[in-house]
Amino acid sequence: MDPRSVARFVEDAEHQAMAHRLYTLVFPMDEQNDRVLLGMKKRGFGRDKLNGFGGKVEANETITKGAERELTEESGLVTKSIKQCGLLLFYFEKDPVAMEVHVFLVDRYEGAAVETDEMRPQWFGIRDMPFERMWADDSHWWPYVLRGQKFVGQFWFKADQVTFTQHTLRAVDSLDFA
Ligand SMILES: COc1nc(N)nc2c1ncn2[C@H]1C[C@H](O)[C@@H](COP(=O)(O)OP(=O)(O)OP(=O)(O)O)O1
Repeated sequence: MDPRSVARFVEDAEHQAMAHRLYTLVFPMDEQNDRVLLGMKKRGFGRDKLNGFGGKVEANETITKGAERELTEESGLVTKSIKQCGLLLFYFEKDPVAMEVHVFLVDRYEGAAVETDEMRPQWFGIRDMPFERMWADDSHWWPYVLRGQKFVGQFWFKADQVTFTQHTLRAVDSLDFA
């Protein structure tokens, strides 16, 4: 089986029939102070929302390398230690392509966060997240991060890209993508 395939985590036929586009989403953690770095997205998809750092995985790179590259491009931080904590699948009404988002935590990095063309970074307490300024799915899976559990979630968003009508979410033992 293709090591990038998510079929072992998501078995429904509707999902299997869809094309996917691969994305990363990276959360730098300050474990000593119980803080996480978010960025206010300044342009493009998710503009004006706070989120982790990430974007499309390029054809010539692994998912993890894509996550490291996006973090540096969008925040200036250089990863020293990165671990995948989640897999999120987003389906948007009337869109035939599913968004497959690989979620990572970075607990060691070099450099200081800087504002870039795409993101304005800001630290938040991990138990005091600004969910009202984030994507609607985030408050559902963030508790898995707090518990140190890996997770797989599916969210079916309306065409408004704001609200979702149904979701699934579960803990998994491992997420072993390249
Ligand atoms: C639908 O719900 C979402 N929730 C969360 N938490 N994050 C999401 C959601 N949908 C998308 N995302 C994340 C996934 C990626 O990290 C970004 C989107 O990536 P983007 O479109 O900015 O990709 P880039 O390659 O950076 O784009 P450019 O072509 O503009 O460079 O949002």
